Amino acid sequence: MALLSAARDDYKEVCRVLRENNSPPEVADLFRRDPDRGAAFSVLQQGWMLDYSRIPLDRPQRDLLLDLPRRVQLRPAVDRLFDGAIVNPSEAQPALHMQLRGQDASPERLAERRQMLALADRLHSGRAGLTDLVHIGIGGSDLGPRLVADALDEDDSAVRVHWLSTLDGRRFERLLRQLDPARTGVVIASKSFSTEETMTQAEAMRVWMGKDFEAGSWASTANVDRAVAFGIRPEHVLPFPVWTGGRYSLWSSVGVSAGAQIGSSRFEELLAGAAVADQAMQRAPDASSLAVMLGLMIHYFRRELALPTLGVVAYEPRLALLGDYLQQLVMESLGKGVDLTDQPLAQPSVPLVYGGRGTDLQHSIFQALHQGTDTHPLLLVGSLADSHGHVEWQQAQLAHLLAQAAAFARGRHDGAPHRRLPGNRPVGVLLAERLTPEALGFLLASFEHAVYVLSVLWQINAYDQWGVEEGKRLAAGIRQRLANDALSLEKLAGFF
Ligand SMILES: O=P(O)(O)OC[C@H]1O[C@](O)(CO)[C@@H](O)[C@@H]1O
Repeated sequence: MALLSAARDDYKEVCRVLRENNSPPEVADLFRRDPDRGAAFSVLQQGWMLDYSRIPLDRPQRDLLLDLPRRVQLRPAVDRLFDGAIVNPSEAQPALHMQLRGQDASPERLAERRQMLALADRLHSGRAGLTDLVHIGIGGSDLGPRLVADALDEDDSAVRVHWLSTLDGRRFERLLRQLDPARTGVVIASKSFSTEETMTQAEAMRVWMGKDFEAGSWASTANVDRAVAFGIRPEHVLPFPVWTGGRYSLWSSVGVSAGAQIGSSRFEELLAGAAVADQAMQRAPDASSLAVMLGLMIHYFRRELALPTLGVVAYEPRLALLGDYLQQLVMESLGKGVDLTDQPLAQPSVPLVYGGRGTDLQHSIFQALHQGTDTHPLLLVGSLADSHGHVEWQQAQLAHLLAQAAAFARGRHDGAPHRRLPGNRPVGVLLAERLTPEALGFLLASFEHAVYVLSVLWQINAYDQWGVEEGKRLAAGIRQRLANDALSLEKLAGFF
């Protein structure tokens, strides 16, 4: 412990030096002075490249940043994570979601995986006899599987998969009008099997499906008893362990609807890619790793440059939902105000993460990002290969990505003031050779590990979410009060 706190004092000193050095250098100057900057300020791993050369960071600062994993003793912290130590002290839980994708998992985990993949295969191939599958889930029980289904869909599934998360009566009714209960399946994905939005829609589906509900419904959950009590056949319950955090549950049976969309073999490739990221993290938790570099980059944006946002901009259209997925993963995990010993944080924690499709955002928010008075760092994500025969469209996407990266970093310094761009706006560029299932699995697991790296740097619990729980508790009480009262706008003014 003494060793750890000595290391932490040393780490704090490095952070202080980084910050104090920090009237950030001009990226354009750095490129002029250092022709090898692109190669030196990038990391390549498993078909991905993270290029952080357009971030205002000179070589001495970069060397300090890259040394942080050693200074905070990241390696023993990673060992503790993989060994199943309690990394979520407020709920006395380990975080072993890596076991959900590893080949060396326990027989119980492998049996759960086989059950899930077998169902995904029956649905995808049409052997289940269904035309439609409705996935009901929210937060981690929605964002990961929906991203994977969207990214890896090859239009070859026998079922159309529909995703229901927020309570939206109009959307729900519209969907039901297109469906035949005898040919529709429903997956109720909820770790707790008690989330209001999910259970309300599950109940409505149960009523609508009537006699077909029993044969056509499945539950992905860590709460088997509740699922059975709800009316799911015990053999239709796809269980997963309680130590699986909601936002880390894509790899569990929560992924079954994504599997139904993309097929079990692609889903297995996704898991295999994620397992490669786990092995890489265990082998070398240092700056040679994509995960660690992503963590260090976010740390630099947030703590050293004191920038409160992070935009995740997809120039690979298959990754349109990456920003939404990362919003939960990063913000629910790192959105904390106290450290592991319950002391208030002296430095800021999580950035506000948002995202969307690159060229759509170019026509909406990019004006403000280029010329507005605040600086907002970005991560631009693309890929080199096209999988749908529109080679030129893919090249156009890449050209836009590189043009935006140049404009943000270089700026424009001639012409009238209203034509000028200040530049020096920090941009990371993340490129895949090709977005295969393995590459996506590797990327998502790497982001999970990046979040862990940040939690070690910032000494916070990345696996609880008490703020969200408080909102749920209050909403339950308020709902009761609203139900007893006739609603009017006047009565709701100042409701406290
Ligand atoms: O899977 P459940 O239990 O329905 O929870 C849904 C989501 O709610 C949260 O607990 C809070 O948003 C997430 O962590 C989780 O992914």
